[in-house]
Amino acid sequence: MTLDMVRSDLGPAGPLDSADAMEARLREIGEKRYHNLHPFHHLLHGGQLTKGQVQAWALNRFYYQSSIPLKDAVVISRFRDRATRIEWRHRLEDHDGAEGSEGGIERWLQLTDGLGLDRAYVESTAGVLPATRFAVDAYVRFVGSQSPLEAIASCMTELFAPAIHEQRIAGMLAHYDFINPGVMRYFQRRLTQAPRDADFALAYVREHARTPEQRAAVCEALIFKTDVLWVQLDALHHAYVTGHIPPGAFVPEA
Ligand SMILES: O=C(O)c1cc(C(=O)O)c2c(n1)C(=O)C(=O)c1cc(C(=O)O)[nH]c1-2
Repeated sequence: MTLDMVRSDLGPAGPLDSADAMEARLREIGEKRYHNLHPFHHLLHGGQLTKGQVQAWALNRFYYQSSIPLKDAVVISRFRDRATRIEWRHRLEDHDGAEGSEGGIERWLQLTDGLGLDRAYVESTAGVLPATRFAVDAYVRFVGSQSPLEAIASCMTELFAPAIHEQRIAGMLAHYDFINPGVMRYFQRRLTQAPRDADFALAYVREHARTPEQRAAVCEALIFKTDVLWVQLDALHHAYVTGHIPPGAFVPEA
């Protein structure tokens, strides 16, 4: 990887000679590349999708949700440092829950139940788009194969998540009669969970990326992750808005 890889959508990276310069670059990446900008999200939040299209989104997003604990378990496995493992551990519980307490995956299934999807079908992941599977699996592999610093950096899209969650809660409640506050609890909960996670990751990379090369690697990790998110929406749009559903993928009822 070159230090200042040219990106047509981003300004010149500059020297990345400080944590502040790196943070400014990370925020620019979020501003220009986060999936809040994707047309599929504009349709979703603006009430312009049919119930079947919203079902397709929720079904595919389940694959992302259910892979996050696998990803976080891999991140934990990268650290011999006990303090970092302890800090990261709560993410597993946030998503998986624990005995007697529901987690994010259960809350996501309440959303797919509310949309009328069969739980066993959702959990089987049989109907997800191939591109969803490839993108999400690439994220899990990334945190295992890149440096531990890049593994942590890749979750920093969450810095930009609260704004999109707010838009989604308000937009979907306002526009769809099949959406109610009960099924939006997943996003309500993330409004407090995501900032904690993102703030830890940002502080971590600010402290541990000590050279311009390491700071560039952190920025590249965030770019990779914005691609992971973006490509999932490209695939949803192609399949369910343009209408080219790949063989074997979920087909909404007419
Ligand atoms: O709805 C969204 O737009 C959105 C985005 C992201 C993200 O930015 O990766 C996450 C989530 N939601 C989310 O709910 C979540 O649990 C989550 C975990 C992570 C991660 O990379 O560890 N990202 C995200």
